[in-house]
Amino acid sequence: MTHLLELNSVSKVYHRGLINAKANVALRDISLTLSEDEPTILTVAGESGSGKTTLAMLLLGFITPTTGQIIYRGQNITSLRGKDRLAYRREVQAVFQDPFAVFNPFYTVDHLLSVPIKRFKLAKNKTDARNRMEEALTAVGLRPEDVLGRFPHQLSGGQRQRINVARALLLKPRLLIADEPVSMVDASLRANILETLRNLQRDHGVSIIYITHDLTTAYHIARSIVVLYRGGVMEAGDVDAVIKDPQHPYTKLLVDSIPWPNLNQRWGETPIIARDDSATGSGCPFRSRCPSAMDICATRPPLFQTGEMQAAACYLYDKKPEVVAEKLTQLLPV
Ligand SMILES: Nc1ncnc2c1ncn2[C@@H]1O[C@H](COP(=O)(O)OP(=O)(O)OP(=O)(O)O)[C@@H](O)[C@H]1O
Repeated sequence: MTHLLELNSVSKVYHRGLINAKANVALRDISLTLSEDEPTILTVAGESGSGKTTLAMLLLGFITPTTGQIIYRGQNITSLRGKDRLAYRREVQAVFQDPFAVFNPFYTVDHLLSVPIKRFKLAKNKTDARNRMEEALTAVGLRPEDVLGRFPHQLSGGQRQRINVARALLLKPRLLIADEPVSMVDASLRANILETLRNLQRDHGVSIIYITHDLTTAYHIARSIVVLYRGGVMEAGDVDAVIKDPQHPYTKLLVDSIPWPNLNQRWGETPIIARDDSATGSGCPFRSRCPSAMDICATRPPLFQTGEMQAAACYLYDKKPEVVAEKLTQLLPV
């Protein structure tokens, strides 16, 4: 198996102050690999201060490890120069938390998308550039005619974040570092953006490192997970196994803070009725506007009718059809 990315015992120590400088170990001895042959989504989860952003900065080459190596396609990223460095910059893209901060309010979406096209000389001419923009916007579920020509203030937070993803996609990345990409958009858009990321992995072969403090969303999109605590890896493995059977007390604490829906609870006054088969998985009629099920179902009064709730449950479990079926049987007695 060839590795797209390999972290070998990576540590990062920050020093504060010149005299009697204090050392702050932000990351300690992190090792992980991503396969080149099988694009995947890996979640890096942890509470505030656990070192998630430091890891993102290291992966993007903005800072260098204090010890250890980050190997991208066989090359240590700190020694990349010239063409190789440019290729790394193009192939490893990022989407950050704040979809509002990235945009210059004086430029239209077209400008934002044309900058990487020019910088990396991606298009032969203007028509080619336009086609690439449209293709990238369509891939993230936006209609080009709805967003091209618009200024940032004329777009919703969800649209802006998807434009950020489209911008990354223009460069045909192999690896996307998504640092808390949904924490600043509201719950109803979260599922859409997560779905967009999942499509990138599935349809465009992009590997994604999804960084979050929120295990709920990690469970939605990732196949594997690394749980960070105070800069060290507490637990790692298949996301289902780690979330369903956490071994470390810290992971247990994180898992316990997930607001799981109560399967025995009825939805307001409305008894939950048998589902329609079409309301599961990719055929779900509510899929495009299904919110993050755990956020909505567990914590709010009935905002949605029974059908949507079924769809939410489907969304929640759609990674494994047999689990969807089992949970829905409990949730929706026929
Ligand atoms: N430039 C810096 N100089 C000194 N210490 C830093 C620096 N950046 C981060 N740290 C420290 O390193 C540790 C990890 O920070 P980091 O930002 O990576 O955590 P995080 O998990 O991303 O947190 P959050 O979720 O709050 O963004 C923290 O103790 C932080 O104070």
